[in-house]
Amino acid sequence: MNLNAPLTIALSKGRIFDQTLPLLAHAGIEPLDDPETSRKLILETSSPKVKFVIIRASDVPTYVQYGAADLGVAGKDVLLEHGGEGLYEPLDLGIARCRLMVAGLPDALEPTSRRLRIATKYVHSAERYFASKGQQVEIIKLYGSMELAPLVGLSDLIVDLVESGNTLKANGLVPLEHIADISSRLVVNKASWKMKHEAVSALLECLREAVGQR
Ligand SMILES: Nc1ncnc2c1ncn2[C@@H]1O[C@H](COP(=O)(O)OP(=O)(O)OP(=O)(O)O)[C@@H](O)[C@H]1O
Ligand SMILES: O=P(O)(O)OC[C@H]1O[C@H](OP(=O)(O)OP(=O)(O)O)[C@H](O)[C@@H]1O
Repeated sequence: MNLNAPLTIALSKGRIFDQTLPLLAHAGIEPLDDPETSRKLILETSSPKVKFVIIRASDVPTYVQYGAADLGVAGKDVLLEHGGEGLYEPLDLGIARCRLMVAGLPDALEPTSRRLRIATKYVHSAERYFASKGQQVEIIKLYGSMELAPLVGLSDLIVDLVESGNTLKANGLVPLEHIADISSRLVVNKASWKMKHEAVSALLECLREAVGQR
């Protein structure tokens, strides 16, 4: 692909990188290093105009919002938490699909007069969800391994991602309520969308085609 402006794309290691790669390959963009083995955080690609920056999944919207990257790939879960300020979200890449759910021990929803405690990394989504049901809850912010919280009495429920359900099952938990279907989205910095419109739209169209062909 011939681009008339340099583009920086923010990606996180692991499932997003692995599942975005075939889509970018459709646009003729392939990384020159493997982020799993290289310690480099900026990766050159087969396209001289395109580089990748490798960052934490939850940092992708921030890099793109501030224009440190022109584009990025982020889970809808992460975008819901970030709020989407400064970003366009023009394409659902249909990768890293899972569900944001309320889960807990099988008896967790039995009536109680207590205010329920919810452990989650997804504080805003959880707050919005329970507020929309008119349910007053106490949210406890965690950064990972949410499934542990109900097992050790830290919380009554968790709000977390569920794909196969294996992690819940392995810990004796069950999915209880569905909050949102999640997949990863292409995000674009609003200024880059304007200033680098031709290059951004060329890449966007290639990715749209790659998603359609899958
Ligand atoms: N089990 C899963 N199945 C499918 N998609 C998932 C699953 N877990 C997470 N995802 C999606 O993939 C994205 C990236 O997940 P990943 O595990 O790579 O990062 P993370 O560890 O959640 O993020 P961070 O490093 O910022 O804490 C998530 O934001 C979500 O949209
Ligand atoms: O329903 P399942 O197929 O078991 O997937 C769900 C698990 O996947 C995610 O964690 P992940 O494996 O990404 O680990 P991480 O939170 O440490 O990134 C999520 O936080 C769940 O724990």
